[in-house]
Amino acid sequence: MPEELDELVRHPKTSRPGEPMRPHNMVCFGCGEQSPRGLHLEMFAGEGFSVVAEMPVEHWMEGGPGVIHGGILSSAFDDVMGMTPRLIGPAAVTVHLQVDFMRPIPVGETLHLRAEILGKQGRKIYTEGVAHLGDPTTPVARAHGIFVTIDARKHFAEHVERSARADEFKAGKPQV
Ligand SMILES: CCCCCCCCCCCC(=O)SCCNC(=O)CCNC(=O)[C@H](O)C(C)(C)COP(=O)(O)OP(=O)(O)OC[C@H]1O[C@@H](n2cnc3c(N)ncnc32)[C@H](O)[C@@H]1OP(=O)(O)O
Repeated sequence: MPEELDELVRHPKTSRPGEPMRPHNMVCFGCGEQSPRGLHLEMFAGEGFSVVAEMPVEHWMEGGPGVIHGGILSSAFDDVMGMTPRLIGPAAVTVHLQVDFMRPIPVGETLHLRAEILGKQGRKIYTEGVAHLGDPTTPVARAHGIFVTIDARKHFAEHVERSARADEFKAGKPQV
């Protein structure tokens, strides 16, 4: 992470600590409640520049026998960490995601995820995610990600017609 960082300022309209964060997109694989096969993560603003979520580890998420698939865990981190830019305003997309898998994460447990902004420089937002199974002093995974701010309307303009919600987006409804 660079040494010279911008000041972080909470967006006046973002969720306050304890309040829910709205999905990026109702059909998002991570947080969309209308996603047919998604993680359906419900996220909440945390203290400071953080976002928290809980995810029951279900059988369909299995990778090794009885434990979560690494890609599912990475997706969960990506989405929770990807929500943190909302705390300061702009939409941002992942350009870099690094995950440390520290302990097996068994099916049947509830994964507690917390992501926070470590710093911002220009369009780059540096984030960290931590996951545990109920004891915050014993993390089972940690992630670091870089998100780059975008003009969402322009960024998705040439792809939006492929969305399951293309009609709504084309009709100019809010991009959530
Ligand atoms: C409806 C609402 C939805 C809101 C949308 C929210 C959805 C969130 C969903 C969860 C998150 C996801 O899964 S997002 C999906 C996965 N991600 C993507 O599809 C992104 C694909 N990548 C891109 O489209 C592009 O790389 C962009 C647009 C992000 C950036 O391209 P660009 O605009 O040309 O900018 P560029 O100059 O390349 O990069 C900007 C700065 O970032 C740095 N940078 C770029 N890549 C990297 C990298 N891998 N590692 C380090 N640094 C990097 C550059 O050096 C530069 O630093 P400097 O020179 O300024 O210092």
